[in-house]
Amino acid sequence: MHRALSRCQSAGITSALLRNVRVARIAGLQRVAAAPSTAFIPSASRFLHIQQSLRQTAEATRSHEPSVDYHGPISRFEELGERGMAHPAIVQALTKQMGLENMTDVQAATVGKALSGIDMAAQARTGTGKTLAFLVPILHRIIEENPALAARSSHSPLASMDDSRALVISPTRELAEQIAAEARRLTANTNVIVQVAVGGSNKRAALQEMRRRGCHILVATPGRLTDLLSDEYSGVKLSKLNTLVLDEADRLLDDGFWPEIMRIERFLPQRKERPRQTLLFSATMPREVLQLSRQLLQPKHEFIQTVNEDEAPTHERVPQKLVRVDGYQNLMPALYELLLQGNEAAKNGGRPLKAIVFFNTTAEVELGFSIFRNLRPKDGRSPLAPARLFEIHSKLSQFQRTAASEGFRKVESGIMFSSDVSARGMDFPNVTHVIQVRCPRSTDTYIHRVGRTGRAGREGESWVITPKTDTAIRGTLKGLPVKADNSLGTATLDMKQPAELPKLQAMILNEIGEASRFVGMTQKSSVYTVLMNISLDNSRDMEAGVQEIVDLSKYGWGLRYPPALSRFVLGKLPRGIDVSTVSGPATPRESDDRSSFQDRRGGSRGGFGGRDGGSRGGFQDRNSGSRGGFRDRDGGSRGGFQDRGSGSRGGFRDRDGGSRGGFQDRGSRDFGSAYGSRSNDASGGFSRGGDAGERGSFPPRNNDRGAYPPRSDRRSDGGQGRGRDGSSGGSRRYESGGLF
Ligand SMILES: Nc1ncnc2c1ncn2[C@@H]1O[C@H](COP(=O)(O)OP(=O)(O)OP(=O)(O)O)[C@@H](O)[C@H]1O
Repeated sequence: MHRALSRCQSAGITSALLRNVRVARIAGLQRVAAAPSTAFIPSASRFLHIQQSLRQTAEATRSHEPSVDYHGPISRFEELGERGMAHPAIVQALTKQMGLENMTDVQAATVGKALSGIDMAAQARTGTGKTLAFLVPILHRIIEENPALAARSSHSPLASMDDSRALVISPTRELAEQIAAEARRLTANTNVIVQVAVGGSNKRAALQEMRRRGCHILVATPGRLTDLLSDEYSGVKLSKLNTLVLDEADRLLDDGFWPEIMRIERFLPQRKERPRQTLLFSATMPREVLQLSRQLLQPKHEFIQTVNEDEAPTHERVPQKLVRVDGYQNLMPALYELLLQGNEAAKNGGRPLKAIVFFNTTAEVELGFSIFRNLRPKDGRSPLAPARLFEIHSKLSQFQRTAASEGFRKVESGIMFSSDVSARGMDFPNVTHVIQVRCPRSTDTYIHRVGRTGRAGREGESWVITPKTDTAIRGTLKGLPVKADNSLGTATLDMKQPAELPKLQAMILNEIGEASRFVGMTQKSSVYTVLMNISLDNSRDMEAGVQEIVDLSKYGWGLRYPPALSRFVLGKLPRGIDVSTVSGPATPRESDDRSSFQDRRGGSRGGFGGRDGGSRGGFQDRNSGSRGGFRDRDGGSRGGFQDRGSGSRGGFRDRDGGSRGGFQDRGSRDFGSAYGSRSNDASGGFSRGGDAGERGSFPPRNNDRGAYPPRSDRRSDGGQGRGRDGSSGGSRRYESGGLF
């Protein structure tokens, strides 16, 4: 892969090499003039020169002077060896093992200087190789102090726990693991030991490993590191530390992490006792952060920017699009349409779809993932196959998070539903799409998220899908090359009105509507509360803002009554709003939750469409009188979720029409709704949760009949797929209709 990268780099990155390198003067900083390159050293004398350089630099370190003279800009890794700036072992690892030839802008601008020992804060675009920019100087200093570590040998003395020379702090666990993996690649042919200390992992096992093998480079997250350093029995000491790196420095220096970073700093050796180099890296460096960073950097430090202030901080080769959707209820259909487009493009010779879908909150990630995971299977596979689905957020265990992130890294085609845990630093190969649902929290968040695609010279697309009423988006995207996009048909549909739709749109609305219903109330309720809170905190027109969220519950999730809100949220409601229209009665018991899709009056109701819930289907075929949901214009499918080929009008049918599978027994006389029949005949529709299989169930009992995902998954939230004949019968609070 690296070879491929360096090839594409020659085309893309190298051409831009040094173009925008800029050393800024900020108060108290030195401007460094680019010195001309030193003379080329013939290869025969190179090693001698390096040895001499290493000796000199070791002395220099002892006298607290920079270890290597800055030799001016360099653009190839080979030059580090040719000029005696880095040990041959490092150059060999970079060029031979990792297959890298040319440096990126940020590497060219920082590696030489960092090797000279100065402190620096560096800002460069995402995916341009900042990790190696700090790992190379780290490794050089370690080998410089102990040249015996340069070669891999079983004879070299074992490291001890307090041998750590470099500490790299990362804001997230996954990023720490990724940095450690890159460091291990770089040090593969040396005796330098890399260790990781991250929260959520087994502390005792990590300590045992450190005791057994020792540590030279420690990569850690702030929480676990503080824990280890303040635990006197852990044995972790950083008394020999000579390099401190903060990756994603602006994040680590913001309010959330700053106190912890300061606490960690107090555990490090005093600078006058042991000179230390501090390196701060990020794609974004707000001014306030730079001010704060001075508390960590020596007075004589540099700020290096490889992006001019008048240039966009994102990559030109990543087109950035903004889709304004009609309402919150259009978000998932528009997302589905976009993902289908991506798969279609792959089928027509494009790159396999590999998308990260970012949401602002964990609740939204969970709901989004659940909806897409519950899409009706086609031929026993997800309609988004071959793309595999993943979710990642902070509510998952570390084991699940690592599995998701490793799984997504490896697949050729996949969709990862993610919170901001993977917004920064993560280097997933070949990501084709970054999609942000709703306005990101800040411009910096937007930049980092977009940076998950278009890395190391590759192509990618960026999309933001947000309601048209979102006023914050303009400020967030100000000055960025974002273009409005109107290509998604489902984005602008008025889902509150019945309509006759093109085939694709009808299919999308039906499938998303159906999948949404499979998802339990707990997840919907969390998202409802989150969005209502945001709306009440931010909306200028509060009534309209509140109504938008109520509409989501009604037209997006098909709920007759909105989920219940806490007193805290209700307390924020402006006067004049009828509470009963915004909050359902008390939180449902599980049994209520299960039957949340029942129709109170036994009549089928709205889902998507049916303003008052009384209509018999949202976007139905006007002429046919069908009661099915979103019909396509050609009059193809009649039932909400019925099998296309089937004559039946109701519900899910098994494709092969077997009486055991599918969503409705073929023989059933109920032509009613997908979810619960209109009549009280319990034989059809999405019914019979308790005794599924008697006449029909979905997913089918027998998984090999095409259930997707497996049944256990589907019912994980309490079997909410019960029909109105479900055990608790009668009227239900969270009801919605059956006909779409
Ligand atoms: N000189 C180079 N030539 C080609 N590829 C490189 C080079 N340096 C690094 N890479 C590769 O580029 C990819 C991105 O690197 P890296 O993750 O360090 O980027 P970054 O700048 O830290 O990104 P972010 O801002 O998102 O944290 C990695 O796969 C890395 O191996």
